[in-house]
Amino acid sequence: MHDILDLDRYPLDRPGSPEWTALVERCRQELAQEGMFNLEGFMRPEAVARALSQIVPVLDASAFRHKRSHNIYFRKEIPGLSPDHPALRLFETSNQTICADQIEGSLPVAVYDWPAMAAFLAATMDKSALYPMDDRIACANVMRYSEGEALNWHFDRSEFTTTLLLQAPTKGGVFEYRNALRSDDDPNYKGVARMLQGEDDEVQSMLASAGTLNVFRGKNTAHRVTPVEGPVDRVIAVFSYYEKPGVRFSDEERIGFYGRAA
Ligand SMILES: O=C(O)CCC(=O)C(=O)O
Ligand SMILES: [Fe+2]
Repeated sequence: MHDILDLDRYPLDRPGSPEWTALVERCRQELAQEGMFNLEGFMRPEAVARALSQIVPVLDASAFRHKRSHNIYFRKEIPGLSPDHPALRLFETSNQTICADQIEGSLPVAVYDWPAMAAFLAATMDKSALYPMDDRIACANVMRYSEGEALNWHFDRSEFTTTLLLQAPTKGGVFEYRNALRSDDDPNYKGVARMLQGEDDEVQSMLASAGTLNVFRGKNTAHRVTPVEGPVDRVIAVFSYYEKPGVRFSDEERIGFYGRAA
């Protein structure tokens, strides 16, 4: 892992050491204050280049090109909301996705499966443990956004989402987010509708560099990626961990997100 990740700067391999504890503490504070944290240069530049050389050919040959119209919930209906409620406004999304089962043995998948990764993330989130999914389609994905492609406003299924940026575009492809727009107890449909109408001044944006690990509270933080402009694609690995072992998506969710159930 030393060749892949900058473990001198981010000592994930030394759980419980003073350096590890200090890093966890910093991440905890940022999560509490900002709803996210970033570890810049987490994957070494040579490893990022190697990861891209493993992954881009698979994206070219067999990515699921995902073009669709969806609401912020990625669900057809929400009990209690009429279909024309402004919180259910539809947006267009288009990007390309491959799944862990198509890139087994690649560097991002090795990072996802590394037990020290889940242990570190659990500590930053004050959880006793986090587990990889028991679903080699949904557990780790790589998404590519080419010119004009985007991922529109949504909430995630998992409480936290972890991403590793492999290639940053020269223009566009900005990650925008609205921290804590809803909570587990309050869906805040009015606030959701207001934000979707562009009337929420707490929307923030983040531009990361390749190799950056980002963790954010995606379940209740609305977020999107704006359309990429220009010839350089945005390429990002997305990791999902859960508090319980054995989590799998339903066939319907897998078909919705990845175009196949198995
Ligand atoms: O591409 C990104 O930065 C975000 C990805 C994301 O939000 C997701 O996969 O749910
Ligand atoms: Fe997301």
